[in-house]
Amino acid sequence: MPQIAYLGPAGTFTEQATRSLTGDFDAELVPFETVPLALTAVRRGEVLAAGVPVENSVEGSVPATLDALTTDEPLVAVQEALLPVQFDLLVRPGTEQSAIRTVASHPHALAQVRDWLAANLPGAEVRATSSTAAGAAAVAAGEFDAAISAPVALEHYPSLERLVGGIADVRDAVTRFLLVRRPGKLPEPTGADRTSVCAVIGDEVGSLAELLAELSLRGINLSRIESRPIKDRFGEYRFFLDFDGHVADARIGDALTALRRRCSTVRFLGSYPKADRTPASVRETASEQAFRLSAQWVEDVRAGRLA
Ligand SMILES: O=C(O)C(=O)C[C@]1(C(=O)O)C=C[C@@H](O)C=C1
Repeated sequence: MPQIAYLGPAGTFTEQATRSLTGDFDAELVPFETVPLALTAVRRGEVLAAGVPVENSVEGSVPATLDALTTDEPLVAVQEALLPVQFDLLVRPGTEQSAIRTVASHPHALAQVRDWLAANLPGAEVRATSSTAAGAAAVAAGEFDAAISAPVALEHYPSLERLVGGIADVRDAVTRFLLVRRPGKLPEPTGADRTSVCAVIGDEVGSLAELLAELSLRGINLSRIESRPIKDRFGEYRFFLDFDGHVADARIGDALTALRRRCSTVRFLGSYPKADRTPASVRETASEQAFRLSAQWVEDVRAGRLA
């Protein structure tokens, strides 16, 4: 049975997302303390793939994931999941809200309940843990008074109880997760795909605008752009781009060819079906047929078949 890594311990949102991403095949889920450690296990071939959080609708991208995807050997995303995110306040039985002095969770989770904490636990010290479930485990071990956890955590820490449920500063918050593995056969195009790349461009006038123009000229919808510093060169950045379409689509292949020419580095991070399955809208001039016919025309011109 294939082993799949996730940000553990058991009871994280990432575990829940990874279960849904691997729902159609038998897999053994293996917890890792951090996303980089989970991705290292994939690179070493110790596990087949890893489920990782990439961005949240409230708090934005998960920097640890973005950075770990661009250092070391390439990995590619093959599936995407969206998970609604609301939190529980877990405590040891008998703990009253007024007695909570410390509350622990993953920094991304704490950022999503900042207002709730200010209003409901104003005096409590906030402590960062490696995941929401690590916070619950620490409360069970008596290290902190309360944890902001995923609702599924309660199944794994039965010695705790839910003091408050449905906590969220933003009601319909969602987190996006990817299943990543070592490069190999790509998922088949479905017509509702996303492609992710990471590009490094020169610090020159217009270089980012020109890179983005390569997408817009081909009618490609950019769904996310994010920059992360190149850590050892102050002032230089990597750009993470997500756009509609699959590398097998003519317009995407054409755009990637242009990006590869323009950028000092382009790392392909995968073409995979979008979680919401909304089909890409493709204008007539960027259709497969338009690309095929125009490429054929150039072939004919080169071969002297046309005047
Ligand atoms: O700690 C967890 O439960 C995680 O899965 C990590 C994580 C994140 O990195 O954003 C995932 C979803 C939530 O947004 C909060 C935390």
